[in-house]
Amino acid sequence: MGYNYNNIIDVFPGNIDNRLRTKEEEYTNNYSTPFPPEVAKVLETLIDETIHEFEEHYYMTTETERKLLFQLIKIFRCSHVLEIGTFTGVATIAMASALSSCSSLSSSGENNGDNSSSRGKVITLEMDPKAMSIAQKHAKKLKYLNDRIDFVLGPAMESLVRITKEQPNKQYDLIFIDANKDGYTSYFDFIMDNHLLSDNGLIIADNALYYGQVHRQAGYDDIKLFNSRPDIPGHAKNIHEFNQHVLKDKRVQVVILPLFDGISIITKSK
Ligand SMILES: C[S@@+](CC[C@H](N)C(=O)[O-])C[C@H]1O[C@@H](n2cnc3c(N)ncnc32)[C@H](O)[C@@H]1O
Repeated sequence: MGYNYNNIIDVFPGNIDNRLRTKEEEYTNNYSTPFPPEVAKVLETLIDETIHEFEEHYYMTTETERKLLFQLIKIFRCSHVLEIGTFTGVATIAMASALSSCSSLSSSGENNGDNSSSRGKVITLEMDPKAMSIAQKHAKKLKYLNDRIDFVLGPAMESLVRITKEQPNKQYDLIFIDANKDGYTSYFDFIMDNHLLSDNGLIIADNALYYGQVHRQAGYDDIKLFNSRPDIPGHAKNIHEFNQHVLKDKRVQVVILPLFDGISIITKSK
């Protein structure tokens, strides 16, 4: 995609914390398979608009992270995807475009409790109407995505409770948690307690290292690499508690990878 990575520190302030490894990411973006051209085109204009409209444009997942989500959906033949935290929809569109050539059944092979089970779908939750309307506007440009994304506006926990009541047997093959660092543990508990994850499904939790500040929470005070960004009060602590909480939960197994801002990959214990 057409970015000048020499200016990326200006474009992505998160980079000062090594959240984004500029040169490495430029390389991984360029040497990872491009998105289908029509998807890449939509993403490019969407990213430009997001940078223009939002000071917090660094909320966006990076290109390589989106490609990872795309690839995971292909590898695990995911049909039913839940995203908590749409923002302007760059990951939503990347994930939905991976579904379009996906298998017609969920990975568990079961009817997933809704009439669209023969088609893949991303349900994405967001509370900011401006971000969501930008996401919708760009997703509409690709006709084949129209019936593959359900945008749900409102506080994520309320939306989760409502959609679970509406479709009590529905399970998801991939759940991307990327909103509200104070809410990760509640989202995770709700997902597990209500059996929202299909047997071979994955939960991907973003920002598992929270700008490197979870290290401090765990007592690694000597780490100097990630120390330039002040903590948003409580976020690093909450993410560290979430990581501890998941590790202790016998229903799941987890691996945290030091990629991007840290991603946690959680599956049901086998
Ligand atoms: C890091 S951004 C998501 C990035 C997005 N997944 C992407 O790939 O670009 C987090 C989003 O979560 C939203 N958010 C924060 N708290 C929320 C809540 N309680 N319910 C729903 N959305 C929330 C924010 O408005 C923000 O757009």
